Amino acid sequence: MDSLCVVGNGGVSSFQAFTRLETTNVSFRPRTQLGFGCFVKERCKDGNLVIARSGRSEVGNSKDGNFAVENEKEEKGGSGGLILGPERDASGSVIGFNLIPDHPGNGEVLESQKDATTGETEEAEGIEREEKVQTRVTYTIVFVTAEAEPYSKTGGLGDVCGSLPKSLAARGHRVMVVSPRYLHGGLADEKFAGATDLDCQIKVYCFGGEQKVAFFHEYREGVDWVFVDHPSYHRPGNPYGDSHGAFGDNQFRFTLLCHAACEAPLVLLLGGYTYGEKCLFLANDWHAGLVPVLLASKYHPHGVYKDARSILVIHNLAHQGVEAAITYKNLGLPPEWYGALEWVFPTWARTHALDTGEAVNVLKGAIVTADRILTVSKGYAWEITTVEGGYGLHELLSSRRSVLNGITNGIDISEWNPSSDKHIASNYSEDDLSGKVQCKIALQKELGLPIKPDYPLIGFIGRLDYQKGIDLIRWATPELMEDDVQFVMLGSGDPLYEEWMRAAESTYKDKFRGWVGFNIQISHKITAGADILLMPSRFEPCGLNQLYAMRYGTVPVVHGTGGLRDTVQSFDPYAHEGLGEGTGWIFSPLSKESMLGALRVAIRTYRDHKSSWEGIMKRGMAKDYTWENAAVQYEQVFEWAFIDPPYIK
Ligand SMILES: Nc1ncnc2c1ncn2[C@@H]1O[C@H](COP(=O)(O)OP(=O)(O)O[C@H]2O[C@H](CO)[C@@H](O)[C@H](O)[C@H]2O)[C@@H](O)[C@H]1O
Repeated sequence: MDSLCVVGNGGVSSFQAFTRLETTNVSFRPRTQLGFGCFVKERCKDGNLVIARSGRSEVGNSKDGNFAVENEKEEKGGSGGLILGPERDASGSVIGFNLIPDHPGNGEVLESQKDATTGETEEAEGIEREEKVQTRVTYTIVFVTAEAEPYSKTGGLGDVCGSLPKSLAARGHRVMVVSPRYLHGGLADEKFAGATDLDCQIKVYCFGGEQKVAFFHEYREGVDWVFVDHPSYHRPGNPYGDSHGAFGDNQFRFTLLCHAACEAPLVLLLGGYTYGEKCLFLANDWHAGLVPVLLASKYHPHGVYKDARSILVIHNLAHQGVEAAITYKNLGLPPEWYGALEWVFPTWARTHALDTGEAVNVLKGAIVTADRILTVSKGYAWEITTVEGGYGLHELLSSRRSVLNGITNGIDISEWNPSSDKHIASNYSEDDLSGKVQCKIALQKELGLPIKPDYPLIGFIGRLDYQKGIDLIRWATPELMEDDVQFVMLGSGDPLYEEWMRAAESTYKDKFRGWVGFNIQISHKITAGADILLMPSRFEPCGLNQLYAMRYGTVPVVHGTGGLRDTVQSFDPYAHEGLGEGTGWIFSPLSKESMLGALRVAIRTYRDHKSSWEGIMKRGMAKDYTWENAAVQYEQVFEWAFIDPPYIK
């Protein structure tokens, strides 16, 4: 089974009007000043640990381990504070600590500190209380991911791991994101310029040898961004492959990531403290799937991470990290844990008579060892427990249904906001939509399409992949092009479809444009300039483009699956005494006819029922899909994770 999501990188555009340089705006918040003492575990090279300069300056500490520390509020003259309550094991070593920040709006004084593991409430000493405020539990969170925007992104995983950590940090949690330090030898490498070498090397024992990995670090927007450095991450292409396909050593590269991520909370001094053992690992997709397996098999037997918890976050079940069974010995896991990853393909899926179908499946290993499992929408959480959506793992996932939840992704509104988006020709908002047509005209100009503000402009953005229903678009395009519409596609991936997009552009010169490549700036321009966003995904764990589209007043037409069905509501013109309701159109079944049917209704509404159209746009723009919302739900799942004992002791 193909274990990788391979996306073509920097493909050649068939129209040159666009600028190819991606720009990403990174805004910096004032840094919180913390006063961390020194907590050292002798694991780094030469026994020396370097305290990372993470922008936090020490302003106070006390020997009993409780720290009253100034925060940004004090910088502004406020009276707020932060309590740090280190938690110690029997030997007195700090194994973790909780922060309770003084949030604006939460009142001036902290009330109490609640132990995340036991749920008990302990009084925070030495703090005067003037009024009661809501108790807030904070967690020490370690994201492990193959991509995190703005450093690396090929799809939605990068969006989520680039923005959810910031939201959680803003809510007072201590958050680290561990991902590889990819250097592709191009302009994109500049994204890592702000990350400094922590001068901390560890040895990872896997693949029959000893690998040295180093750590780089940047403290940005309240988050410790940690980059694992190894020569295997330095090569042209994208995180997973290049124009020749997936890299052959991806199992090795992501095994390194997982081992390094498990060590990071123990060995890296960030702001003066390690993260300690009592942390919550969020292992994203198969690339991070060895993390819960390592915690259970390598650390727990030695009493390490006994108070930690792990949550597997599934963004896409179709990619599972499956390799030949013989590779198990390379993973640095104890031999007796083979069963956790063991995977036998059914007879029909075997390639020849002698093929025993034996394999190792990293995602399966994570499913059977993680404390909890999350997916990125409620609908998908159910779908993966069915034969149709479970990709062979439905029975296992069903067996863990009691700890399986779905939380719909949010969107980063500092990045995706039509009223402040720097990539688009004209800013606009729900109250003043006039800029939207300017964005459309600018897009038509830029692409060399006839300037037709009244023509419905349909957009598609995404990986050119079976998942995204790109084959359906291909079959439907000739019929769609008979209508007075324009269609703009941005995507990369399967070379067959990249070629088709180029060909369609020359066939339908006045109506079709296909940008082959990965370009964030163009994705914003299409999201703002299009009237309709088409997403005929075969399955869609959540989908972000429909959320971006709604925020930009671009009406989604989507297949009724997973997160698309959860987030788009079909337009009903008769609801609310004719005022209408709904934010787009959902079609089902997944067929050319039903997709074209939905598109035609959307096009007719756009042309002939302007006020209904505006209602659909505005209802979409008013939807709250911010990360704030999702982060609160994540916190609930974190709480459940610590209420239960570890799944594997
Ligand atoms: N050629 C291109 N140029 C520029 N930008 C491009 C691009 N192609 C894609 N993108 C961007 O990549 C992201 C794609 O996100 P999606 O959620 O739609 O899909 P993806 O399948 O990658 O993610 C998986 O993980 C996410 C996150 O959980 C789930 O929402 C989703 O359902 C699941 O399949 C969007 O930000 C999109 O704009």
